[in-house]
Amino acid sequence: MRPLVIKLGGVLLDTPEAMENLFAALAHFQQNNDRPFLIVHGGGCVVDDLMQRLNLPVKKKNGLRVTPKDQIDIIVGALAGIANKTLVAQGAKFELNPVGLSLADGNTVEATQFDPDLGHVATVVAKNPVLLHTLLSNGFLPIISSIAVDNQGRLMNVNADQAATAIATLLEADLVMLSDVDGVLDANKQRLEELNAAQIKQLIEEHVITDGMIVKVNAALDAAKILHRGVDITNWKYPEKLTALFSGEIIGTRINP
Ligand SMILES: Nc1ncnc2c1ncn2[C@@H]1O[C@H](COP(=O)(O)OP(=O)(O)O)[C@@H](O)[C@H]1O
Ligand SMILES: CC(=O)N[C@@H](CCC(=O)OP(=O)(O)O)C(=O)O
Repeated sequence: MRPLVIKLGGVLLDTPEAMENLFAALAHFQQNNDRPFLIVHGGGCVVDDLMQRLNLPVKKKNGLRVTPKDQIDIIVGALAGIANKTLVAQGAKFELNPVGLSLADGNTVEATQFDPDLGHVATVVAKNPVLLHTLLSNGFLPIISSIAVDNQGRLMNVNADQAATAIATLLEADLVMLSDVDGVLDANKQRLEELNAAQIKQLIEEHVITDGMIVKVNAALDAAKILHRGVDITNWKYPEKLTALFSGEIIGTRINP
C-alpha cells in the first residue's frame, strides 16, 4: 500500500492542544487503516521563539531563513531538538511508536548548499529509502525534522516543505502538507480547490501567492510532477477531516502536475 507523507508546519508546533487533537486523529486513522504514514515537520515558529529569547534577528529571503554559520546550532536545537522531540512525545502519548529522525539519518537524502548568501541552507533530493522502509514495515512512525548534513559534513537547514517533497518522492508516497491556512487563497482570500503549474505561475506574478506559500506551492508542484499525482495543501485545524483527506477528498487546495 502506498505510504502517506504528512508534512506538519506553521504555528501547530507552538500549539500543544492542536498537536494533541491532530495526534489523536492520527492514532484513530492508524487503528482503522493499514496505510503506513510518516511525518516530516518544520517548526519555523519554534526557531523564531528561540531566536527572540536569545535576542537574535530573524531574517528571511524569498521565504527561506538566512542561516549564518554561528546560528545553525541554535536552529538545529530548535528543529531537530525542541520541535522533533515535542512531536515524538505526542506520538508516544498516543502509542504510535514514534522514532525521531532528521534528514541526515540513514543517508536518506542528499543535501546541497542552496545559495551561499543564505548560509547553512540546503536543498535536498531523495537518496536511500532503506531506513524508512525498515521502520515503516516494522510498525514505527518516523518523525523527521528538516535538518540535513551536506557532503562536507556541515549541518544544514532545509525548508520543511522541500524536505517533505524529497521524502515523498523517495518513498513514491502521497503527500499532504498541513499548514496554518485552509489552502491556497485567491486575491479575495477564497480557497482555491485545484491549481496547475500555469495558474501557480500567474498567482505568483500577481503577488497573490507570496512568502512561504511560494516555497510551499513550488515544493508541492515538484512532488506532483515527479509522482504524477496531486499534492494537497490544507489546514491542521480540522483533524476530523483527515480521514477524508487521506482517502483522496479535496478539503484544501490540490496542486496538480
Ligand atoms: N495566496 C496565499 N494563500 C494562502 N497563504 C498565503 C498566500 N500567500 C502567502 N501566504 C502565506 O503563506 C503562509 C504559509 O506558508 P508558511 O508560513 O511557510 O507555512 P508553513 O509554516 O506551514 O510551512 C500562510 O500562513 C500565509 O501567511
Ligand atoms: C531554510 C528554511 O527556511 N528552513 C526553515 C525550516 C523550518 C520550516 O520550514 O518550518 P515550517 O514548515 O513550520 O515553516 C526555517 O528555518 O524556518
